[in-house]
Amino acid sequence: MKLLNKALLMDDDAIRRAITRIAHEILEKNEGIENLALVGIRRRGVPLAKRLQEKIQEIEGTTVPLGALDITLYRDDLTTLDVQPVIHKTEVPFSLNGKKVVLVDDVLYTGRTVRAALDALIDIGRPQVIQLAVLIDRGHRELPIRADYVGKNVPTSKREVISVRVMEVDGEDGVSIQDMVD
Ligand SMILES: O=P(O)(O)OC[C@H]1O[C@H](OP(=O)(O)OP(=O)(O)O)[C@H](O)[C@@H]1O
Ligand SMILES: O=c1cc[nH]c(=O)[nH]1
Repeated sequence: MKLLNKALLMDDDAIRRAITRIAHEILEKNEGIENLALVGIRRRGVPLAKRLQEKIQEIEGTTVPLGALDITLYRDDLTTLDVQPVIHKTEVPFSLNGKKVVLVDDVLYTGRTVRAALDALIDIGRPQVIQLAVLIDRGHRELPIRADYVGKNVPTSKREVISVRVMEVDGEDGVSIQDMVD
């Protein structure tokens, strides 16, 4: 199976503007930064959460806590994976109790990653509320999960793949849609 690039959906400017808008939406919905915390899902959710933290700092003059979640051990397909999963670190260096946590990921598709992230979070503490921010919502949910903040809604077919690239992981910023071909 090969992936063929079909179209560029977002360039670096579009990603930057989406992050700026989402930062404002988070502040509006939560009426400021009180008890707010950001938790990125590894891998690309983490740099996106960091960018939101920086933007919120720019707007409000205060740094909100930032954490990183590895959901590998919480995946619902863990027992069926062919290869030994690589476990990265979960780093949430603050108490989640009573926090308004904004989970951050790059793509929302079936919702299974977010389901796993909710389990992982709730094992660490008891947030007051958990919200979800994603750069791309491509539809095809298999669980009753929705995002509170969306960079871009992209209607897709299941034969398509969304590729999100971020500078911190991939050396460039961009979002493309690709076709799966046999
Ligand atoms: O809603 P879902 O169906 O769970 O899909 C969304 C997830 O899929 C991707 O991760 P992937 O498992 O491809 O790993 P990667 O981020 O390391 O590429 C993406 O980063 C999301 O976390
Ligand atoms: O198309 C998709 C689906 C899940 N995760 C991605 O990164 N892209």
